[in-house]
Amino acid sequence: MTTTAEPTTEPVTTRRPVLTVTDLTVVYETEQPFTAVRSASLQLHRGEILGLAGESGCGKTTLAYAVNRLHQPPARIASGSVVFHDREAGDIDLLGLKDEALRTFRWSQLSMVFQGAMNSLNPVRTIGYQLDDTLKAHVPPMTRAQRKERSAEVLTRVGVDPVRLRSYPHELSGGMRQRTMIAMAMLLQPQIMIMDEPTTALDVVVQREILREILRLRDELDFAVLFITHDLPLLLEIADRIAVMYRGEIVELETAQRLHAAAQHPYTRKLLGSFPSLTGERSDFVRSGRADEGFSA
Ligand SMILES: Nc1ncnc2c1ncn2[C@@H]1O[C@H](COP(=O)(O)OP(=O)(O)OP(=O)(O)O)[C@@H](O)[C@H]1O
Repeated sequence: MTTTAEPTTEPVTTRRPVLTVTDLTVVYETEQPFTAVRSASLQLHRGEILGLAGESGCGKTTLAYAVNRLHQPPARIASGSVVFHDREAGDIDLLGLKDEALRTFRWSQLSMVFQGAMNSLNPVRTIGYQLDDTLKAHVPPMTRAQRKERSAEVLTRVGVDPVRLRSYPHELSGGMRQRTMIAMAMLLQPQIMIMDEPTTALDVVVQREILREILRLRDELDFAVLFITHDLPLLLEIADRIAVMYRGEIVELETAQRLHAAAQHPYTRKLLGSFPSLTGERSDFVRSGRADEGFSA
């Protein structure tokens, strides 16, 4: 996959960090307590797409929810720290944020596109109403005209015609609904977006289009993305670095290029081996995108 944006030659890990997760452990306090995330550490840099890969049930979603403090009982953060390095306000301890501060932080600084998010639009409200409502709640000083302009702008950015502001969710295709959710997540210009299998439910062509859009927007707006998926070939194409999770632990964290060329952990090698397109002659194909170009750590 190629992108229209100019590739950057600066290694992502030399950029300033925007999020640091250190030794995060999350336990489900069920009858038999279960440690779903064990001592996970990672750092996300400005403008970076960090992939989080691993088989179903390895703890990816639990980790993402805990970072955003969206986890619910029986999940409990047993130990560790999550620090957001705000562009203006400096370091913020996310695990220490109280309710109001946490609400403000979510969406405006860190937004999330959930698995199957396209089904979470309100069916009885227009797209325009839902975008407007979010702006009203988070940016009260904005006028109605400014909100409308901003809503039209984000839709345009994700490739949806702003006439769709007047549409109801059922009038849009699955791809358009998913783009709308990405627009919603971008609405307040967050510094971080967490995307949990954002395109898995879509057909391959639409998936590609949306991914290309995400790369282009990242290059243009410089937000960082934590991109969660079990689809390793896809991450090799779009991610700068990839963290591989296995049974709750991050067992490897490398640039996409190095991971593909010389995976260290046996599980990563097994994962790579389970995608025939990564091991045969066609393997050049998957490394032909931006992620291939000049960002050795
Ligand atoms: N509410 C819960 N109570 C107990 N255990 C849970 C709960 N939710 C998840 N788990 C367990 O935690 C582990 C990690 O689940 P999680 O959903 O984070 O994995 P995942 O890697 O995101 O999987 P998938 O790719 O299928 O979404 C799994 O073993 C799961 O069974």
